[in-house]
Amino acid sequence: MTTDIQQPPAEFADRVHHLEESLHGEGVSLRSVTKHYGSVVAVENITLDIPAGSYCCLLGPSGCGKTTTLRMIAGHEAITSGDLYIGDQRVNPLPPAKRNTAMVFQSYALFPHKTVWDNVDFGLKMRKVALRDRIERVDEVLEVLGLSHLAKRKPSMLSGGQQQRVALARALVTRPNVLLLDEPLSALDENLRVKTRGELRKLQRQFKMTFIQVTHAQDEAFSLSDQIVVMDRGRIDQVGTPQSIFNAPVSQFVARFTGDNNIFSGTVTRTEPNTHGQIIELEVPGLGTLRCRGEYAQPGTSAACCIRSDRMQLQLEATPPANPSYNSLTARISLVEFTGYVTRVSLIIEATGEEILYKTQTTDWLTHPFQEGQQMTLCWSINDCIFLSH
Ligand SMILES: Nc1ncnc2c1ncn2[C@@H]1O[C@H](COP(=O)(O)OP(=O)(O)OP(=O)(O)O)[C@@H](O)[C@H]1O
Repeated sequence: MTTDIQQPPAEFADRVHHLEESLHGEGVSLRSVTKHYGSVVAVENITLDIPAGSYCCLLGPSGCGKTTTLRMIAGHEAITSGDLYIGDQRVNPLPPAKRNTAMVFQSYALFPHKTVWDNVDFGLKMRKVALRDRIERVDEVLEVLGLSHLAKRKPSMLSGGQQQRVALARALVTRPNVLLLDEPLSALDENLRVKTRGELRKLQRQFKMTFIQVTHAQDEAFSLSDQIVVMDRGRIDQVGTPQSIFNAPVSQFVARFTGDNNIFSGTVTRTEPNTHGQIIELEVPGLGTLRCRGEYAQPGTSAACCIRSDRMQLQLEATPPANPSYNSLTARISLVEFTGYVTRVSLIIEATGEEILYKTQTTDWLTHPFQEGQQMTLCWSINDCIFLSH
């Protein structure tokens, strides 16, 4: 029996190519941007460069100023002070329609009484684009996003994922230089969220547009971004690639928000150079001396260090081995949780009463399982232990 492998029709490839040609990303720069709502400081003195053609996620908890930042870029909120550039152009005085950005909203904001085709057409009609061009552009974007067969349906006759794609089509059809996405995946269930996340990333790579997305979900930011901007109380705490933020958080807030890090607060007692930079000693109440790597820190200052829960070793030893390259402490297992690929083990440090988390692959755990209630030693290399200045 032979199987016909269906090639996409040549017209489809032409349309994709045509759309690729008509889209391009611009960089976005914020210079000392501040936003006040009366006495509320929503965004405080933000300076940020988002490269053209990159995927940037603004990540942070509720109320940290992510949406306000996105809305200022779109022009839906006036800036209290500072400057905003899209490409080389200072856009502070420009209304949203003149900025060549498009927004995808959390709720999709589709018109319920209009068909998919009319929803996608709406922005072009408002811009008074000629009918012939509108037909061509709407058909093109619907086809590229796999929505042509749904063109005559109303939004209520679509799944959540399809509605999301219509919202994207409606934004892309206007050929923006910057696409702004406000929690675009939050209305989808977990499986669809992961699938749609991959589609968004592919789309951004294919069309090399600038995507700026607001999210409070760390996994979403890690999987999508070229650049993550971690925000806390109206300010930027850290900007970097997902890998740099995951491996080297600069603050307790980032360490807590972006991963299962164990954090220890204390006082700096000593700083000495080694091959990896500086080794900093912290005196941690109840635990004694912990050593970590970081920049120079002044003895006497309050600071902290963190260790990722998957970078520790768990051993059944009453007395921690003395090794100057490792930190160690003793703790008792309080809970073992099987979560699939990973097993999470919570332990209580008896000296302080604090909880500490250890994570390991389930296959490794099953070769050496320990029991709740057992007294253990946790060790970790000082090179994996990160200094946090604030
Ligand atoms: N129109 C407004 N009037 C007054 N205060 C506002 C207004 N919009 C936002 N704020 C305040 O500004 C701060 C930042 O809000 P923003 O919506 O930007 O945060 P967010 O990080 O996007 O939060 P969320 O994830 O909950 O949307 C919050 O303290 C919020 O209450």
